[in-house]
Amino acid sequence: MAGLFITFEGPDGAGKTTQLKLLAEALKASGYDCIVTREPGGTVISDRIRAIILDPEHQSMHAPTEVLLYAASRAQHVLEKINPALEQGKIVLCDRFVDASIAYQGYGLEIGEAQVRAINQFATQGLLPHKTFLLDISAEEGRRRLVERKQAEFKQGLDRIEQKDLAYHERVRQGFLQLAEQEARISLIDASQPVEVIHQQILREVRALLHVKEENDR
Ligand SMILES: Nc1ncnc2c1ncn2[C@@H]1O[C@H](COP(=O)(O)OP(=O)(O)O)[C@@H](O)[C@H]1O
Ligand SMILES: Cc1cn([C@H]2C[C@H](O)[C@@H](COP(=O)(O)OP(=O)(O)O)O2)c(=O)[nH]c1=O
Repeated sequence: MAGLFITFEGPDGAGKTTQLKLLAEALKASGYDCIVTREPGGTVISDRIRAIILDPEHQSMHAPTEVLLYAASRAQHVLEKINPALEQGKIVLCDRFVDASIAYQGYGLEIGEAQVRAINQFATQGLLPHKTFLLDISAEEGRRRLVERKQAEFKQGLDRIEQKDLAYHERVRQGFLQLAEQEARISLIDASQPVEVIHQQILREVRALLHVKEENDR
């Protein structure tokens, strides 16, 4: 039985990590075998690439380098972790995937969607999520929440991507909204709603998906 691949996308601070945890807890409580992972990262090699990408000292990193590093980190993640889990029939919940590269590098850095898609097609061998929840929030509110979270975690400073100006983050948001219009697998969610309201909306959709999948697997 093949598994189910679900991703969370949206601007920094939209609430992806919060929702991912709540969904994982709900699914595990219902007896589902699910794993939680994130990009860039998810494996030792991918995490080392992540550190290079996000290092605030790497201000001279060029756009093609950045897009290829995200793709390299993703290739390792897909082959080492995501594909094997899906083959074992697990539910894979992932914080960001290819859509993030299209929004951040394609739209944010203005590399263009087609190039980013082509590079990622090679990196993932065409793997796409079955369902993507796009948590939409304004760049300003996302930034506010991010700073709040960092304070709560006693962390200082923003990473190299977070440090980019609000105009960049607004282009990223518009990129995500464009993707949501193009792709039926993407559910657009108003992330300014309370945490529990968003969680129930996501849980309803995932339960419906699981129901269809279980009928088909019979
Ligand atoms: N719906 C929400 N309303 C208000 N605050 C939220 C909401 N969801 C998350 N937060 C808070 O915003 C901050 C960023 O949330 P997080 O889940 O870490 O976002 P992301 O993973 O998208 O960067 C955290 O401090 C979190 O508690
Ligand atoms: C996966 C991915 C992330 N990113 C960016 C988005 C984030 O700013 C950063 C990852 O940081 P992370 O701390 O994981 O995000 P968050 O703060 O939302 O939890 O990398 C890209 O630019 N392209 C990509 O393909």
